[in-house]
Amino acid sequence: MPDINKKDRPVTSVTDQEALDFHAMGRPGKLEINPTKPMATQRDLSLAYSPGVAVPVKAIAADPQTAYDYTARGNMVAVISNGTAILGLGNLGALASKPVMEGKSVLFKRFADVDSIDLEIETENVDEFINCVRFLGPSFGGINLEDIKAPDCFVIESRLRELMDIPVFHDDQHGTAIIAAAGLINALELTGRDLKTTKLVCNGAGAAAIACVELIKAMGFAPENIILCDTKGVIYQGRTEGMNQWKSAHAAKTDARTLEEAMNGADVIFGLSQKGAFSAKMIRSMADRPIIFAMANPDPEITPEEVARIRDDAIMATGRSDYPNQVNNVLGFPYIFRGALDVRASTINDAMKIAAVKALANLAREDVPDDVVAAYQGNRPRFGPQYIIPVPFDPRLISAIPVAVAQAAIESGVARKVITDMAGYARELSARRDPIASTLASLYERVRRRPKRIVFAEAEEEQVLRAAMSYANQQLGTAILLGREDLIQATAERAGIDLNRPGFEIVNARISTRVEAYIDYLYARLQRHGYLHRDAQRLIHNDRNHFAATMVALGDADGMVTGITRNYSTALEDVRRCIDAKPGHRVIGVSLALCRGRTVFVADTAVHDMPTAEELADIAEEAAGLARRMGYQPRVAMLAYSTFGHPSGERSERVREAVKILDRRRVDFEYDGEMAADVALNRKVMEQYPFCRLSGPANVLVMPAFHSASISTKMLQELGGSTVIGPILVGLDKPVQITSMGAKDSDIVNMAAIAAYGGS
Ligand SMILES: NC(=O)C1=CN([C@@H]2O[C@H](COP(=O)(O)OP(=O)(O)OC[C@H]3O[C@@H](n4cnc5c(N)ncnc54)[C@H](OP(=O)(O)O)[C@@H]3O)[C@@H](O)[C@H]2O)C=CC1
Ligand SMILES: CC(=O)C(=O)O
Ligand SMILES: [Mg+2]
Repeated sequence: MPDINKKDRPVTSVTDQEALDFHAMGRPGKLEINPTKPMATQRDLSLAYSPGVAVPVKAIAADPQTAYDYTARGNMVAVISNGTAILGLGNLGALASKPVMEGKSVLFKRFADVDSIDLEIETENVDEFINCVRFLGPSFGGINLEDIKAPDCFVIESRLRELMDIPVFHDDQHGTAIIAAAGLINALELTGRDLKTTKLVCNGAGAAAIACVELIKAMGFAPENIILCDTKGVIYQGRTEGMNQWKSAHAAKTDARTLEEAMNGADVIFGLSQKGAFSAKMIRSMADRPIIFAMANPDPEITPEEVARIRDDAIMATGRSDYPNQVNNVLGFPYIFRGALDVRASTINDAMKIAAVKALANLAREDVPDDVVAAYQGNRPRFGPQYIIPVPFDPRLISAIPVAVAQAAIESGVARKVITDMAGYARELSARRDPIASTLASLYERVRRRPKRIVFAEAEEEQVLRAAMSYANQQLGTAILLGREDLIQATAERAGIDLNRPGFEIVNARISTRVEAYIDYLYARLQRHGYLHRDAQRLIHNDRNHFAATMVALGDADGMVTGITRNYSTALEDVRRCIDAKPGHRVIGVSLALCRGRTVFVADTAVHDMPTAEELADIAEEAAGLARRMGYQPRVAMLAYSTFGHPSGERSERVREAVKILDRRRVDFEYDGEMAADVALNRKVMEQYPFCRLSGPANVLVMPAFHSASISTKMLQELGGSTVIGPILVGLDKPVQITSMGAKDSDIVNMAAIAAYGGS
């Protein structure tokens, strides 16, 4: 195995405080529930509730299948736990499991657009647990059991499968088994081994381990070549201590009694036990080109670094995202349920699981297309020892796995709805993916490959320091902290941030050796605009925005982020005194509004109050350029209150004129207008104007004026539940980003990354 180079690893490490802050920020926890129908008028209420609701009630009573048409059931999965085996942390109780279960629910949504709710059940009594869950069937399209200890989980799952007519799936068993089996198939292929003669040891004999062993036996692994171990050592035929029927079913005929003896000469080791369970001696004693899956979470049985020190011929996988080859059930459960729900499967059977295994294994062997490279930290992986399984952010998973699962459900007769056009289904699945996540991932990755020095102009503020810490921790570059060292240190101490490590540089404007050069630069720029030398002196000495922007202008930093302590337009004026527009460009602000899987760029949300037609055309060009740089094919709508001349008015006239200017400039992107926002965004409404030149709903909206741009994005954010990033400043000669006052640390670090990206 090649050296595990820390620089090659995605940086996902977070501090304890960051993890707590993340969960506490805004609305505590990670989930909320939103209605999908309007609830505004008396009529809406009459339809949604009494009397209208009685109609679907009667329809469902007459035909239960119609519940999939009239309620959220068909896209809703419950994540249910009693907290008796939370990751590898043990039995910490139902309540403590809630962060993990909320996490699984949001992963369902994020990766496969499955709605999910977590239910924590406070009982360790198997019958009580079963009784609680069995009656929940009508509410859900599927049940995902999580982190329930063995052997209780086996009884719970099999009884619930009998009692319920929807899929009941214990993720730690089958999710893990599916991913491990896919990784194993590929590792066997790479090491030239045959399934039937390979010798495997599995350490752990709980939920995950038993399911893994059962699945690989079902796939053709020879039972006599598998040895299972637990805390008491090898599970051999005749052993009585610490046994149960599930362990007995896999008891081996062997003289080996300890894990160490079992691992001697083994081809494959699965770790589904606990941190640190594998020693150097055990790893050394394995066969040539051993396959080591150390899957315990959060810490593996042995780390890839430790293995690399012992031998260089191993294929190594862990359950973690910060090493290559992450064998983790997150690659499975969202997509397996997606496929099962889409055909209204009554269960998830072996055929569906094996279909998922094959789809996953095959995906890792395929070439990684350009638009997927970002998910791989910018490196194009090639099927091999360091890449035996796709990564969770691989956008191909959403179409590949559900299609295979749905097809297998149909063929094995457990589907209650048949999909005939599988290619169309695959396209629909891809459309469920929100492109912004991969856009941001790719942006971060590009910065990580060419780290940048970003000056955080307001480093005495706590949320700015937190953002700077995150910037440095994510290896995006050096965070230059501008401010008085004693104040920055005091804030850092209060916030529990350790600045005494690489990635930070403190710059104090009062004692910087660069002050004179900065004053000269600023004075040269401003002397013919009414500024005296002492005005330039005052600005550099006393004003952090001028100091920071001048640092960037003179190349002492690659970019800058500011905006927490001063309103946007003031901060922009400060910056503009020091930095010009890029030649041939116009400085504008573009906001990214992300809503329900859709991303639109809105411009100009920062600079031009009442743009002229010429300026509107420039804004369209700048915004389309940003959209293109972020991986979108721009479709620009020039917005107004009117559509193609009706009703007429002076403001709309200006927008129409801007379209003519774009015509004259022969720009190389789609644009049209003037049009109202619903025409721009709604395909059906747009169809009423068959001459419209846009090939689909617009993704870049050029607003007729600053007030409409600002009002609409803020309304989207407050009322429409959109996430708004920006305004992102474009058109400046050097990368500077300004956050809104009161921005959170996560917003600030996004803007710092965008500034760094702009400079790459
Ligand atoms: N990567 C992934 O996707 C997943 C990883 N896991 C990880 O697998 C581990 C087990 O989870 P799960 O099966 O749900 O838990 P269970 O509680 O059901 O089973 C734990 C098993 O591990 C055994 N065990 C514990 N410590 C040791 C040890 N030092 N040596 C040998 N055996 C040991 C136990 O032995 P005994 O029977 O004697 O008590 C038991 O058989 C956890 O670390 C979990 O994070 C789980 C699911 C998914
Ligand atoms: C990944 C997971 O589900 C576990 O470690 O329990
Ligand atoms: Mg789990």
